Amino acid sequence: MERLLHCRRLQSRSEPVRVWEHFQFSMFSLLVLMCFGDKFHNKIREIQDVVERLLSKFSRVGMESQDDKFGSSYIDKLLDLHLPDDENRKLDDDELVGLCSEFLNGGTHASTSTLQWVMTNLVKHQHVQEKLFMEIKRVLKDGAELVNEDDLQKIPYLKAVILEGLRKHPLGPFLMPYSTAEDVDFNGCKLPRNVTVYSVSGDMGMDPKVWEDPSIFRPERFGISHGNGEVVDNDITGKREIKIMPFGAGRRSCSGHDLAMLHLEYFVGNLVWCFEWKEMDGEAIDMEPNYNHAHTFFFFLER
Ligand code: HEM
Repeated sequence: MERLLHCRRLQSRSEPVRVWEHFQFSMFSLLVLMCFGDKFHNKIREIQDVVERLLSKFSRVGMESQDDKFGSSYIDKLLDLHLPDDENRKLDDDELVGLCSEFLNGGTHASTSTLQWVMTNLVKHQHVQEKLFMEIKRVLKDGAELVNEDDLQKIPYLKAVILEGLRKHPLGPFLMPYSTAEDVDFNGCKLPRNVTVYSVSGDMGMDPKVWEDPSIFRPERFGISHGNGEVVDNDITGKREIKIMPFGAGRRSCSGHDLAMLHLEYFVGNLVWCFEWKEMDGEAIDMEPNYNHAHTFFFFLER
């Protein structure tokens, strides 16, 4: 939330803000907090700059000896972990560094990129932003400054907005490449052992046979149903059916899926609740999928 307050101060200077850097820093800060607890809260910028070097020199002893107001962090859990299939041994330093690095780097880029696409669409489609604001207003108590975690599940339209962002703007055209450990018959297609398989999943959300008017940003397609305001999930994890797979599918799908959805709902909810987001005069927003959408300027007004 520190970053939102920072945005309020920036806004008072009436200057455009390059939001990407703020989104990225906020997301990274949150993941550092979850990963290491609050011991490094005033050093996050340094960690961001030297994350790989810091992780490779990471000292367990120093971490274990300090108090942590944040409670149990990811690294605490990893340090406590015993691997039952491997003589109950603990993780070694290389494994710890690999897991923390994956957590910080994977989580930051993916969530920031999605956050930026969602905000870009809210700027482009003001009626969606307005509807989302009114939905948040309906749920929040009078005078509430922020959207809290408990409020999120009462705002189904917020989740629908994020899902629509993920449908239109997947992280990339492919999922991770996998290799076959043995000969496989995949729906009649014979794959020999030791071949690399790429899943081309990026276009699924734009398939007109599955999605009506796929190029239109319309969160309502993740519709409110059952008359109780609940959003139909459309099963983006692929457990029932597969219509899009922004987090992959199956055993190796994104292990940060629930966390990412929570972070995105929390960030988008608060950004829309606190500020009104607008396109800059003379700065057309680039909607092309270049998978490196780092230069967008938005204009926002404090609500
Ligand atoms: C909007 C945000 C995110 C998106 C769209 C996303 C998407 C993905 C995708 C497509 C994969 C590959 C799945 C496959 O190949 O089948 C993946 C893997 C992974 N993601 Fe995410 N991710 C997001 C956020 C996060 C976050 C916040 C974390 C953790 C903090 C995370 C941790 C991981 C890990 C550890 C893997 C590897 C899983 C494995 O190989 O078993 N992701 N993610």
